[in-house]
Amino acid sequence: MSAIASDPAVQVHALTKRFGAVHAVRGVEFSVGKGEIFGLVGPDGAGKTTTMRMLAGVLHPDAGALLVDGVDVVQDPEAAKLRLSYMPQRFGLYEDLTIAENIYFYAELFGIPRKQRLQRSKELLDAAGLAGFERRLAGQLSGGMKQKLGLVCALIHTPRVLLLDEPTTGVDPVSRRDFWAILYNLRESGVAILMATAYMDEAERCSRLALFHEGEIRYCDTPARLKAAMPGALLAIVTAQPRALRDVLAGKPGVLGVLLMGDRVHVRVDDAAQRTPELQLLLATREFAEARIETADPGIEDVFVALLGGQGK
Ligand SMILES: Nc1ncnc2c1ncn2[C@@H]1O[C@H](COP(=O)(O)OP(=O)(O)OP(=O)(O)O)[C@@H](O)[C@H]1O
Repeated sequence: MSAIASDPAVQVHALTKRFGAVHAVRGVEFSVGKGEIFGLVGPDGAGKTTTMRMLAGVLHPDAGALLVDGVDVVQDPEAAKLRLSYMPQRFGLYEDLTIAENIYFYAELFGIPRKQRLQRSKELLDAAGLAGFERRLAGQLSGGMKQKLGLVCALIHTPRVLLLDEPTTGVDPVSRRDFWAILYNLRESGVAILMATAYMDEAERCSRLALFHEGEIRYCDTPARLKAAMPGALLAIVTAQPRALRDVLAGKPGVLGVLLMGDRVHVRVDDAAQRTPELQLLLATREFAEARIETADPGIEDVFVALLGGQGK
């Protein structure tokens, strides 16, 4: 497990948080390097948001230490907040203010001088594809534009650490592309980015991923190394009846896991050479004579489900 970064901007040690009987975060350890995009993935309720809220200094941990750019978040939250920016799932935009007014509000909050604010907001609005819309009310923006405005506001004070909680959920592909272009630029300039995401294509783009489950990080590594760690081999079966096929395959000898991927069924088997002819026979004798078996490269979703023992979805 590679949970330690060489030049860390974020360090988290033995982080723990309970809500009554719910152990939301237990003993979480990781660090994020400057210029890294660190992905937090895992099922709903796994502890990703709670971890981010503690890092942002808006939730007090029960135990553990959090350092942002060397500053202790618990001991000195005000100093830490100047170094980071947190974009929660519902970012606080003022819907009855315009784009320009929202940016002005966040710039004032962080005491950004006017000249710097104007220059920075111009750069960010250009990058976000929002230039020309400055006078539009935030409440009248599309979902994707709102998320990009949230990012612009979060970046107005040039943070060293950016915390993003599912920032592109419900965002159209074009806006997501703008969003990622901004993230790549930030990475180039050495910003450490932590991002919780439910999109596996986004997870693939992260430098490293932490797989959360039941309040713990179960695995932490680069997407490539996580894929290499996936037990078994992957086959893809193309069929007109993927759901029916999934039900037939589950629990068959040598089948370690079955995952629906659109019109394909991803089947993880212990031994591809042995199981492919067996599966071919099975398909031919059941109502799946038209189905085709191919070898497949695992995606992060396959890895995720395999490593979390099928409890990941
Ligand atoms: N303020 C709270 N009070 C009580 N329980 C909470 C609170 N915040 C989170 N929890 C619980 O802590 C656990 C972890 O939640 P958390 O929101 O961190 O998960 P998550 O991985 O971010 O999932 P999601 O993607 O659904 O937000 C869940 O069981 C959740 O119900």
